[in-house]
Amino acid sequence: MNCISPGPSLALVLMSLHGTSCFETLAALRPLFQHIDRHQNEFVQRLGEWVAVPSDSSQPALWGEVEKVLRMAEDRITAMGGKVEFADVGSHQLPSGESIKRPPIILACFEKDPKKPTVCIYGHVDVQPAKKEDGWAAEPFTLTELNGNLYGRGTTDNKGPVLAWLHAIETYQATKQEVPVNIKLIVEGLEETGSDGLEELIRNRKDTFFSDVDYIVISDNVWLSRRPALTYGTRGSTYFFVEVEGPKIDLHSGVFGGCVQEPMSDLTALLGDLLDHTGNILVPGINDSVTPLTEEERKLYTDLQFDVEEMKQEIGVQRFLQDTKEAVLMAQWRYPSLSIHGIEGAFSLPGSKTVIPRRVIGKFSIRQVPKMEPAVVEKQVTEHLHQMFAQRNSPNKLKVSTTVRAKAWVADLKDPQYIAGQKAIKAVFGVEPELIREGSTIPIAHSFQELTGKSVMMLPIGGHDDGEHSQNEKISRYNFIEGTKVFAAYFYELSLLKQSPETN
Ligand SMILES: CC(C)C[C@H](NC(=O)CN)C(=O)O
Repeated sequence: MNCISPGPSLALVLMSLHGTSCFETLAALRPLFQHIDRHQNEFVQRLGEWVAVPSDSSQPALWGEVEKVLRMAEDRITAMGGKVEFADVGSHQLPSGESIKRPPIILACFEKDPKKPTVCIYGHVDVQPAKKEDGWAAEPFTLTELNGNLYGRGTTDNKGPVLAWLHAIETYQATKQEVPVNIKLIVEGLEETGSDGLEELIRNRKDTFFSDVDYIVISDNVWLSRRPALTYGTRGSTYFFVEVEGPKIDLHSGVFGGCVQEPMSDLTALLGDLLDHTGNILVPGINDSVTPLTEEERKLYTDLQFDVEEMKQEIGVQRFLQDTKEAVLMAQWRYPSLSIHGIEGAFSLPGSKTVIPRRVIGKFSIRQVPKMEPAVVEKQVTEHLHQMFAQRNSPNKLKVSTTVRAKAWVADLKDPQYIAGQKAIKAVFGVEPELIREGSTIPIAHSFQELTGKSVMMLPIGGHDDGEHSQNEKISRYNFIEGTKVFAAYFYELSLLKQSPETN
């Protein structure tokens, strides 16, 4: 499995790409890779310490835990000689009206050599909620190693990759090799709830922190198959709350059932008006700005190693809404989708309470693709819901609000940063990466590109079956450790890129 030594064909590729011989590359990388192999238990132990902190950002009550992991990251960065600023990103207003401070964002840098290119690494240390009762085989906040996999909330999304970056820097220092690029880091604690405050921070620091940055790299996603990948696109997201409010108290359904217009009936009807049984979004105009598929784009999908049958088995479904691999991937990456996530206020415990809830909030989100504007999506959906509600002639009150509002991101594949990513992957795994897109959202990717004008690339190290956001989230020890090598090799390959895209 471990492909540290590249074969003869890689030697030729490396020589032809930037004139550095395979032997020089190997000589530079071998001590780093050996160090990473020897210290892997330490690296895994650190991941365990980070996973043990329940930094679930969906609950403001746990933002102290988010800050705790940010402090752990600070300790690692300062131990390596980096400078850390905790940037204040303002406050958040709770539904009660109370205002609480958002977790700060780490802006870090290391000593700068003006001759070297500068890369800014982005990652997050907050996680999705997790409870053992949700169906986890072991405690989600206790790192559990089984059959080569490291299970625990945040192992792949995104504590593992953030630590792998820090371990790659540490490896250069420990082996007394100069880090070949200047490094900056942005580590946040609110990614899972939409990165509130980060966009404004980028805007404010565009001409200071970002002014000397050449490349921005993100490792917050996973491969598509067993083959390593580079990611060139993510979907955006707008998250909706649909509130229906009726009586002033919850009611007995035996007494009032039949004479009261129930908020829950209004809400379920509205949610039913969003999608048809084929997954088609029923909101008028929603597909208007989806770009038509070109023949050239269609071809990109045919070579991808995505095993539809295996994926169906992994997630336990009999069939997908689409029939072919290409159509499934397009549905995930290049078309919008709508998912209904939950209903707040509805009776959800086991047993049979005969209640009519007085107020319920439906929650759903729309994944947007390039050219779809969150503000337009918000307007289209809000108008549709109000129209459907008006047809019901209900005496209840309807309120629609949104959060997240993140745009989709697509990179230019001619960006030379992709050559560095490709060569780093080849140096570690001995294969070319697949070029993939992602159905999920890294809210800040588009803002990085738009506001700073810098090159942005995604270099995932997580496996296709890591189960981000799901029960039993994991990263394999193999991916965690080989991924650390990929990051170390990426610094090296980045330093060899000529600065002008034409010359690469
Ligand atoms: C805005 C969302 C909550 C962001 C979230 N991002 C990731 O999972 C990235 N690994 C998503 O649901 O896509």
